[in-house]
This record gives sequence, C-alpha cells and structure tokens, in this order.
Amino acid sequence: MECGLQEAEIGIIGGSGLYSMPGLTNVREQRITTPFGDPSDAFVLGSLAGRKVAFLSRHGRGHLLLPSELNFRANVYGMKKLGVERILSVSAVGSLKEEHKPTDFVIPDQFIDRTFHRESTFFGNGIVGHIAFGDPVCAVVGQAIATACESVGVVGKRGGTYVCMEGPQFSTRAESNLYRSWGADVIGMTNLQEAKLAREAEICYATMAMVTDYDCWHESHDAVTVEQVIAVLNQNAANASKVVAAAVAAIPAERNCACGSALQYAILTSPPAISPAAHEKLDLLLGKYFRVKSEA
Ligand SMILES: CSC[C@H]1O[C@H](OP(=O)(O)O)[C@H](O)[C@@H]1O
Ligand SMILES: Nc1ncnc2[nH]cnc12
Repeated sequence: MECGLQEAEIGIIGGSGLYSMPGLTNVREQRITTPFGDPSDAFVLGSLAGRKVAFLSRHGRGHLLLPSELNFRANVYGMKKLGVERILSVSAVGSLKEEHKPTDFVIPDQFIDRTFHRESTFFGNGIVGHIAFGDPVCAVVGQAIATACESVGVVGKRGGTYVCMEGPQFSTRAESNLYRSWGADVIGMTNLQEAKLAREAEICYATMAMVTDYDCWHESHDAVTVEQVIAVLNQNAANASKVVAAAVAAIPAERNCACGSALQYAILTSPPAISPAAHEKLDLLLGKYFRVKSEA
C-alpha cells in the first residue's frame, strides 16, 4: 500500500510568473516519483504562515513546459503522496469581461473545457470511477483566498467561470467573443485538469487567478501578448505572494468539506475484478476504501 508521506498539508502550484514561493522557511527540495511519470519539477517543502506547504512550479523553474505538455496526473499525485489535502493554485488569466481588470484577482468556481489533448483522470486500465464535478472548486479554500485578498487590500472576486483552452496559441477573436457570449469570466490554459484530478485524489482545490490582460476581444486594448502578461505579473508579484501567504493562513486546520470523500461512491468496478497491478497503481487514492486480496 502507498502511504502519504505527511510532509505537507497545503500544496501551492505556482503558474506563469510564480516559480518560487517568497517567504517560505525551512526550505528543502524533494523529487517525487509517481506511477504516472514525472511531475513538472522537484517539490519545494517548507513552512509558510506556520503551515507545512509543498510548492510546485507548474511549468517547471525556467518555464520549460507548455500547458499541453504538463503531466497534471504526476503533479497532483505527487501532492497526494506528500500528504497534501488542499491545493491552492496560482494562475495568470485573460479577462472576458470589462469588469475584471488587469491586476484583479478572480476565484473561479466553474469551468468550461476547451482542451482536447490531455490526460484528465487517474482511472482507466481496469478501474472505472466517476466523481461528481458539479461544484468543481472547494468553497472553503475559495473563501480563504477571498479573505486573503481582503486582508491584503486587493480586489478579489469570488466566483466566475474559467474557460480552459488548449493553447499554446491565444484565442482567435471569434473564440474570445464566443466565450463572452457564454457568460464566461476568465480564460487560461491549465486549471481544469488540476481541478478534476485533485477531486479524484480527494484534495481540495481552488485557484487564485490574476487577470493579466483582456485577451483579444476588447476594442480599446491591444490583443494579449506574453510581454503584456509578464509585465502585469511582475507589477503585481508582491501582492500575489502576500495573498498566497494570507490564504494559507486562512485555510482552517480542520477539513469538513465533501472534497475529502469524493471517491466514496465513485467507483463502479467491483473490487474483486480489479487486477493487483491496477490496484497497486491507485492504492494511494483507493486504499482507504478497499483492499484487494493478494493472489494466494
Ligand atoms: C504566459 S501567458 C499563457 C500561460 O499563462 C497561464 O499559465 P498558468 O495558468 O500556469 O499561470 C496560462 O494558463 C498559460 O499557460
Ligand atoms: N488571454 C489569455 N488566454 C489564455 N491564457 C492566458 N493566460 C493569461 N492570459 C491569457
């Protein structure tokens, strides 16, 4: 049986512009192996606001990985293996509404999937599971981020729909306007798979999304460029790390939300039908619900 290492309770996934975590103390690095391959980078373990955290650079330090190249399964499995129960994701997003201005923070609570090239589940190969995903974001972690924005004195908007696109190219104007017509709030390339896999791993997940641009729909703003995104990220970097630290502090120690039991009724495959190999691969996730008798 796989055992969580109890090295960290809160995971931070740093996106574009956040490749390390300022304020982390007692820092050490740990490389994690997973049955799904290698995570984006070594996990950086340490203390932040009195809590044990694990920081992972989503695209790797130096920004080496495209959104489509990210091994989301290894990243989330790595967090689970370290004992993480809550993931706080930090991301850059484009705004799809006038009211979401560059440097605002949005805490999305819904997603629309526009990806087509990604591994999005731990299941398959002999184990079938379907988690509920009507509320894809943990309300408790979302509230902690909102509280943190307030305490730091930055705009933090609770709720909204995040369109997750494949990339790496930014959207066409027709696509951007289509997403606007759907009422979506922000657009990025990374958060949906993380949210799905975190839920399958029974880890709470919420994102602090920093608006960096108006994508390409806004008539009085230039279409998004990487230069523009990085300029806003740099300009707002100090606020971003203050909000992360305050959000970590605001996450309640006790976990009472439903994220921690997401798999309770999700598995369809009859336990005796699961092969020892398939079971071993997912034991870290499923071991608390059932053991498979070893072949005598
Ligand atoms: C640098 S612009 C596009 C890039 O930024 C976002 O990354 P992340 O979510 O990791 O902050 C977006 O999803 C794209 O990957
Ligand atoms: N406009 C945009 N589209 C997709 N991902 C983004 N990340 C930051 N801005 C973005």
